[in-house]
Amino acid sequence: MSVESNLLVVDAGNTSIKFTALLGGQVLWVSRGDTYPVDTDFVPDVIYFASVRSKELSALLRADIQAEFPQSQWLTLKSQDYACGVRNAYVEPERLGIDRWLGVIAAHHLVKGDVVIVDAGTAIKVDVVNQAGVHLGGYIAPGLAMMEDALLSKTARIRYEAHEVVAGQGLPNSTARAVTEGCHEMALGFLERIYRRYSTFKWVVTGGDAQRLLDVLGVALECQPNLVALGAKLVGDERLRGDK
Ligand SMILES: Nc1ncnc2c1ncn2[C@@H]1O[C@H](COP(=O)(O)OP(=O)(O)O)[C@@H](O)[C@H]1O
Ligand SMILES: CC(C)(COP(=O)(O)O)[C@@H](O)C(=O)NCCC(=O)O
Ligand SMILES: [K+]
Repeated sequence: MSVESNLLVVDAGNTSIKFTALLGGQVLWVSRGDTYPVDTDFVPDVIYFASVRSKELSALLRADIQAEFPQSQWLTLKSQDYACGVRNAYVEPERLGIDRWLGVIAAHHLVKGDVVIVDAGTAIKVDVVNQAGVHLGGYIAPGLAMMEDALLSKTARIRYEAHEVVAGQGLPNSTARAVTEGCHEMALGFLERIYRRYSTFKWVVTGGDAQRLLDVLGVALECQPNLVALGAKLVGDERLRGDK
């Protein structure tokens, strides 16, 4: 792929799909939704596809995108034991979520040191990779919406309207605040425990809930909203070079 090719990265998470258009490694635009954006005349030369959805849903999404761009070269990215200078910690490397794998690789190349990656999405993922590019492993915990949904779906009386979710002072004094702030505290407690063990590492955060969650963490961290897409470019470009 030439440096000046139009690249589309499709990052299909369990909540939303992120479509990222790149030219020469620069991000032109990002669209988050369930279908490819209609308000663009961008035609990708190459498409890198990274999906954590089921095989069936991923195949349907692939068919939709390839129908839109039949001429584009297609690469489905999978987690591997080694890529772009990074060694996967998993005993079964292919079972590591591709979003985690790409985030780890991008963070290793961006930070060039010991780094903790927090990806706050449907689930909250934390991965640790050292400056030598060795992925040490990581955690998966429920995302904020998932925690709230669990409380709503498993109880009879935890019910509240969106307008009741307000920022308050002191301990929560409503169902809405008790739930939303309780879930925040759960996630922050999880992250603070990890920070106590890895406070000397650089912290890089991404994912739809990163801003909402991490502003209050009080940790020096680097926000990288396009981390997974950047990792996809590194891995996909290496694969295409290797296929030459
Ligand atoms: N436009 C949006 N659409 C969906 N979720 C969004 C949006 N903006 C922010 N979010 C937040 O991001 C979360 C999803 O984050 P994301 O990283 O896209 O998840 P995933 O990669 O698991 O699909 C949602 O739970 C929501 O709180
Ligand atoms: C943990 C995840 C579901 C997170 O996906 P997301 O929150 O982006 O929807 C995904 O990384 C995944 O399917 N992982 C496979 C299991 C593992 O990583 O061990
Ligand atoms: K994700």
